Amino acid sequence: MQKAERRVFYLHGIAASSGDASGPAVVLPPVHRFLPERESLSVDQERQLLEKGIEQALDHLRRFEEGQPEPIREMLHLQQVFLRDPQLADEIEIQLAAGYNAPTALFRALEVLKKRFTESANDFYRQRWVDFEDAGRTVLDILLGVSYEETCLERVRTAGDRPVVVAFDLAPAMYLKMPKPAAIILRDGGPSGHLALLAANQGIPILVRTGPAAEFERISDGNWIEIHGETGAVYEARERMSDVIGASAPTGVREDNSITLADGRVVRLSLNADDAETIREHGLHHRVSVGLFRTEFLYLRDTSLLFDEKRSVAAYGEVMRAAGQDGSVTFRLLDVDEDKFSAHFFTKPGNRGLRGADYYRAEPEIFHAQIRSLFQAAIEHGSGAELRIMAPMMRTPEDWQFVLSALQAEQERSGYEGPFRAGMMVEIPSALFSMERMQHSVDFFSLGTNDLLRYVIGKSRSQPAPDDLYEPAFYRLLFHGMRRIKREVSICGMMGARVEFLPLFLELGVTNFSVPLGAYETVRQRLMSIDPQQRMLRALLRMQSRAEIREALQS
Ligand SMILES: C=C(OP(=O)(O)O)C(=O)O
Repeated sequence: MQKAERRVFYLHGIAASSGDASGPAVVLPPVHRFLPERESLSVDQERQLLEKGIEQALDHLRRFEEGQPEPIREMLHLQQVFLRDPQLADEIEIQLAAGYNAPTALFRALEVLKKRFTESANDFYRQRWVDFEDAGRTVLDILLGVSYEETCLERVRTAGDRPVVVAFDLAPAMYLKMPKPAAIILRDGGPSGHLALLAANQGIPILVRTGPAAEFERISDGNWIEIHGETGAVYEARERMSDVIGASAPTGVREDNSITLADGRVVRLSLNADDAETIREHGLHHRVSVGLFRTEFLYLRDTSLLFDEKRSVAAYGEVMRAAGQDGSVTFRLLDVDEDKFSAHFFTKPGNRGLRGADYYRAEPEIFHAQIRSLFQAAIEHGSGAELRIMAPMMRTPEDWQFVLSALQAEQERSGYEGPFRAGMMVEIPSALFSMERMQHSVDFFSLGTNDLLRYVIGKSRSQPAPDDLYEPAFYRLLFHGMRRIKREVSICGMMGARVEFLPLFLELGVTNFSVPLGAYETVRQRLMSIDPQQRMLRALLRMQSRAEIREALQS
C-alpha cells in the first residue's frame, strides 16, 4: 500500500488555463492593505492633508498634459475635473466625518463612487470610471508616499525564481508590465476574463475564484507552492522547481499542425498567442499556425505603437518572423473591450464604448494605420508566412463589407502579393444570421465563443456559472448559423480548448481549432483519437435543459 502523502493543502480554484506549475509565492496585497492604521487627526487636519494631496495630483496632471496627443490631453483634463467634482468632495466629507484618516477616507469615497459610476445608466460615467479611478489612485499614492502599481511590480521583479503571483485580482495592463510568472492564483477574476486568456495563451497556469479570503490568505510570500491544473488544487511544493511541468510541448520532430481524423478529414490545430516569444518557443517543436493574435495587447504593452507606424511594423514583423516561413498568423484587428481599455484607443471621448466596425468608422486613422502596418510587416518580414487578418465584433454584411473594402484598398496600395486571407469573428448572435450571405466574400469565419455565449445568456464574462456552457439556445443559434457554410470555420474561443466539446464542433463543421498553449497537446491527442462519425447534434438540438445537454456532452 502506498504511504499517504502529507502536504499542506492550501486551496481550490477554477483552472482557467490548464497545466501544473510550482514556484515561490509572491502575494500582491489589495490596495486597501496599504492604508495606514494610524489614528485620525482632527477632521480639519485630515481634510487639509487631502486637499494638499489633491492639489499635488492636479499639478502633476497639468504638467503631464504638455506635449501629449489630443486624446490624452482630453483624458488628463477630465481627470482634473473629476478631482474637483463636488460628488468626490461630498463623499470624502462623509468619510472624514465618520472618523477616517485622509487616505482611508479617500479610498472609501472612491469605492462608493465606483459603485455609483459603474452601475450608472449613463454611458459617459460608466466608461470614464477607469480614468477617474486612476486619478483617485494618483492622490492615494501621494498620500501614502508609495505607488501601488510600482510596489506590486517590484515585488514580482525581485522575487528571484519565476514566482507564482497570488492576488485578489489583477488588471491585464499591470500583468503586461511584469516578468512572466510561473503561475497565477486569483481570489476573484473570471475564467474567461482577458487576464485569464492572456495567461493561458502564454501557457501560464491560472486559477481563479479561489473563494474565501481566509483560505486564500494562508499562502504567504516565499511559500513554495504547487498548482495542479487538472484539479485546481494548490499544495505546498514537493520540490523547489519553478518551471511549468504539465503544459509543455513534446520534444523531437517538429509536428505538423494539421491532423487527419479517422475518416480522412483534415483539421488544423492552431495556437492563440499574444506575444512573439510564445510563438517562437512553440515553433521549435511545431509548424506554427496562430489562429488568434489579439493585437490590442501589443498596444496595451506600449500605447505609443498606436501612433508610430514604423515601430508597429517592426512589432508585427517580429511576430511573423517568430511564426517562420511555413507558418501563418491570424492578426485580429484592434478590439477594445471593457477590461482591455486604454484612453489611447480613442481620439474623441464620444467614441468610447464603440466596438467593431462602429469603432473603425469613428477612428479611421487608427484603423487604416493598423492595416497598413500589417501589410508592410508582411512585405518586410513575412518571407512567405501566411498573413491572415480578422475583424472582431462583426454584426452585419455591411460591417464586413466596410472592413473588407479597407483591407482590399490597403493591400493594393501596399503592393503586397503574398499569401493573404481575410476573415471575421462570429461573436455577436446577429452575425450568425448573416453568415450565409457573407460567405462568398469571407475567407474564413472564427467562432468567438467567449463573447458569443455571454451575449446569448446576457451575462458579464467575469460572472460565469459552469452551467452556462450548456445553454440550449446557444447550440440552436450555432447550428442555425453554420448549417449551410462552405467556408473555413475556425474556433478561437475557449470552448474549442475543452475536449468535451470537440466532437460537437467537428459535427458543426469546424475545421480549425485555435487553443491556448496549455491546452494544445491535450486537444491534439483528443482530435487524433476522436471518432468523427459520432453524431449528437440532432439529439442535442431537441434538448430543453442545460442538465440534459451537459450529460450528453460529458458522457
Ligand atoms: C476569442 C474571443 O475573443 P476575446 O476573448 O478576445 O473577446 C471570444 O470572444 O471568444
